[in-house]
Amino acid sequence: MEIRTFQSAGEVAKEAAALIATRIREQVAKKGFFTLAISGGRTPWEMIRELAEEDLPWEKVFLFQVDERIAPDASPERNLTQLFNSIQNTKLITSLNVFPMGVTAEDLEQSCEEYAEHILKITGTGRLDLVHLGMGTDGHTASLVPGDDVLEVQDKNVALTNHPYQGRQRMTLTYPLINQASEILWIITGSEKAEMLARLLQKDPNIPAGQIDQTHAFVLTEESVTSSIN
Ligand SMILES: O=C1O[C@H](COP(=O)(O)O)[C@@H](O)[C@H](O)[C@H]1O
Repeated sequence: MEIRTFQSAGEVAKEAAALIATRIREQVAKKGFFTLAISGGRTPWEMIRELAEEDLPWEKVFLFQVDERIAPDASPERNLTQLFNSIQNTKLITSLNVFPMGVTAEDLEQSCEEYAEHILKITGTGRLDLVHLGMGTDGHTASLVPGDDVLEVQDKNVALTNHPYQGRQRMTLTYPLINQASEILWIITGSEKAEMLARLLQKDPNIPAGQIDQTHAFVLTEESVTSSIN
C-alpha cells in the first residue's frame, strides 16, 4: 500500500482535502455525482474544514458516515455533531447532502438495513467512490473494534457492535462494504499510532485495520509517525 508522509498533521489534512476535491471533480465530470464516507474520531475535521474551502459541485456530493456512536442527537460524542461543527460556518452546511446514520431509532437493526439501502440506492452498485478511514491505537478502524462479533459480519453492509466500545455501542460500515469501495484513504496522524501503522502496512490480520483491503488504498501520514516505526 502506498504511503505518503508529510511534515505535520495540518499538511496531511490539506493534502487529503486536495485529493478528495480532485476525485469529486473527476467523478462528477464522469458520472454526475460522487459518494464519500467519512470516519469520526479526531483526525477528519481539519480535512473537512480544508475541503469546505474548495469550490466544488457540492450538491452532487453524497456524504455517508463510516461509523457512529449510539447516542442522542447533538451529543458531543456523536461523529455527526463534530461533522456539523466543522462545517457550520461554511457553504457546505446548506449544500452538502449528508446521510446521518439512524442511531436514535427504536429498531437499530432495521436502521442498519435502511442505511445500507440508502447507500445502494445512491451509489447504484453499493460501491462508494471513496471511504476515509482512521485508526485507533488498538488497531480499530471505523467501529470495527477488537474482540467484537462485528468483525465477523459478512452478510450485512452496515451493522452494530455487540458490546459498547469506549462507553457506547456503535453502528458501522462493515468489511464487505468498505472493501468494495473504489478507493480507501487512510489518514493516520499522531506518533502514538506508529506501531499500529507498521502492523497495518504488514496486513496484520490480528488487528481490525489489517483486514481492510489494500488494493485501492493509500495512507497519508506525518513524519512523527513514520519516524517512530522501527
Ligand atoms: O472511534 C473512532 O476512532 C477511529 C480513529 O480515530 P482517529 O481520529 O484517532 O483517527 C475513527 O476512525 C472512527 O471513525 C471513530 O469512531
